[in-house]
Amino acid sequence: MLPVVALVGRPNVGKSTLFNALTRSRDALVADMPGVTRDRHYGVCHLGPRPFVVVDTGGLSGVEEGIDALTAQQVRLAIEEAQVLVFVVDARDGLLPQDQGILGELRRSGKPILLAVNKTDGLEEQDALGEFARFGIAAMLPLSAAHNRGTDDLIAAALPLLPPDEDESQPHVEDDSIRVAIVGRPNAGKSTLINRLLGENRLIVSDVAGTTRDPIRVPLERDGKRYTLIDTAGVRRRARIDEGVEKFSVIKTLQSMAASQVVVLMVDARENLADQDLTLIGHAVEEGRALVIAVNKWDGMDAYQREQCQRTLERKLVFVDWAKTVFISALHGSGLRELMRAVVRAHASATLELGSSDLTRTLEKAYEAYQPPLVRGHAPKLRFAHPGGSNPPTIVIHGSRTKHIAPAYRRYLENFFRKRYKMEGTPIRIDFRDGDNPFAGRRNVLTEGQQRKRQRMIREMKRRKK
Ligand SMILES: Nc1nc2c(ncn2[C@@H]2O[C@H](COP(=O)(O)OP(=O)(O)OP(=O)(O)O)[C@@H](O)[C@H]2O)c(=O)[nH]1
Ligand SMILES: Nc1nc2c(ncn2[C@@H]2O[C@H](COP(=O)(O)OP(=O)(O)OP(=O)(O)O)[C@@H](O)[C@H]2O)c(=O)[nH]1
Repeated sequence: MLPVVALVGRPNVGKSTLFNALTRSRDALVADMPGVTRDRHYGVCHLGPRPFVVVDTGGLSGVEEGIDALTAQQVRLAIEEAQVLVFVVDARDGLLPQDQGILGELRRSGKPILLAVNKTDGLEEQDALGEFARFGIAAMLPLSAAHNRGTDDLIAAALPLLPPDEDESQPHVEDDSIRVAIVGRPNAGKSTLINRLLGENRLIVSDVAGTTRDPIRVPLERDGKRYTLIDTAGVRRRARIDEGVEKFSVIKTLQSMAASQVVVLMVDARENLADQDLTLIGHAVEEGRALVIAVNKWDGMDAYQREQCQRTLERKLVFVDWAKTVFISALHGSGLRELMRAVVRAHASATLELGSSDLTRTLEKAYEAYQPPLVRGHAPKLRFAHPGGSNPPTIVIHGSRTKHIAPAYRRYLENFFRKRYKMEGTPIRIDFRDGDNPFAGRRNVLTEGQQRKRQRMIREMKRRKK
């Protein structure tokens, strides 16, 4: 599961700036909760060797009353969900009494704390840190979030504090099921869909103590295909018991997406596609996941409403025009065969094994048909292509002056490859590299299937030795 790191501190110390530096996100996920003045922001940091969720908690003032108390409650939830806390302070303000209050709160959680002393730019480091040494936090890191300095050290300090990756310790190597995350806003119909899919084969491990907060993995076999459904249901169950927990957990949604190969985003046809739906879609794409959009509650809509709905979707979803939209009724079970077919197709496209010589030939054709505009009188050259990984399919292209290739040309190539390989339902990544040697970085070119094969071979060899 993706681990969680929370940024906590007084208002204005630079938490949002740090959040942006860590997640490089243009579009943070926001949990819009009524009655709360400050929203929490969520993103994924990919800068280190292991990704993690970053939560920008909004400010804690250290003295909470009224509205502040509500915000504080949200911050406490974030603290509860996180495995590592980054306590952000402002070097220019120095140590304030509120900081002491916040630190007390953080310490009560018993979780590891990193002290990030921000805005150290233009200050003597020793002077800037000196005052905060009084906190007695060993991991004290100078930072200038605005100038992107110190973030690498912060990540390096956070990584060893994260819990071990269970997904790594229990490899799913032998598991050939398609991992599907079913996500969507509250009430979209996720539970109804899952129950419908499971039907009589209902295998739900119900209410296993201690697991209720994690996304649940449910095996499903249907039409001869095996799936693992990844559901955020645990959060919902707990929400029923404890009203304090949000019904929609961005963290669990991000974790489900990270654990999946295909994301099924469910929307309610009766509601307009909300900003949060679009942000979720954007996030799935950024993470490179294959995507199917399931428009639910299609039953009981008249022809006019259906047409209106289809038009809106077409307009708003142009940025993922490669994703299949399926109209379903989870309640009545209609459209589910088509939905699962789209999932299988998206998975097949996302894990398609591509060959270097074929990719290079396709690249040559694309280049012949249309060349990138000249850069100072010279055309960027594109020479070789080879696979760089799957889910999402990544195509590495070697050439010269590739830094100058415009986004429009990148999109042109994406579409060209997409058409050539009939890829549906998955984003495609193109990774330009300057230099001639297509075999540089060879270690990374194994596809998921090849990696599995290799691991099987290694295991087999070991067994024989014994
Ligand atoms: N000099 C300097 N200024 C910074 C740095 N980081 C952030 N700032 C500035 O500090 C101010 C507050 O930054 P934010 O990132 O909005 O702070 P925040 O903690 O998220 O504040 P709230 O959203 O109010 O909780 C902004 O004007 C930033 O430009 C830094 O490293 N150096
Ligand atoms: N008419 C109609 N109603 C549906 C359909 N699917 C779900 N519903 C209803 O929508 C409501 C919400 O469904 P759930 O399956 O609980 O939705 P969810 O996405 O799991 O919701 P949370 O638990 O809040 O995350 C329920 O009252 C369902 O009966 C459908 O296809 N058609």
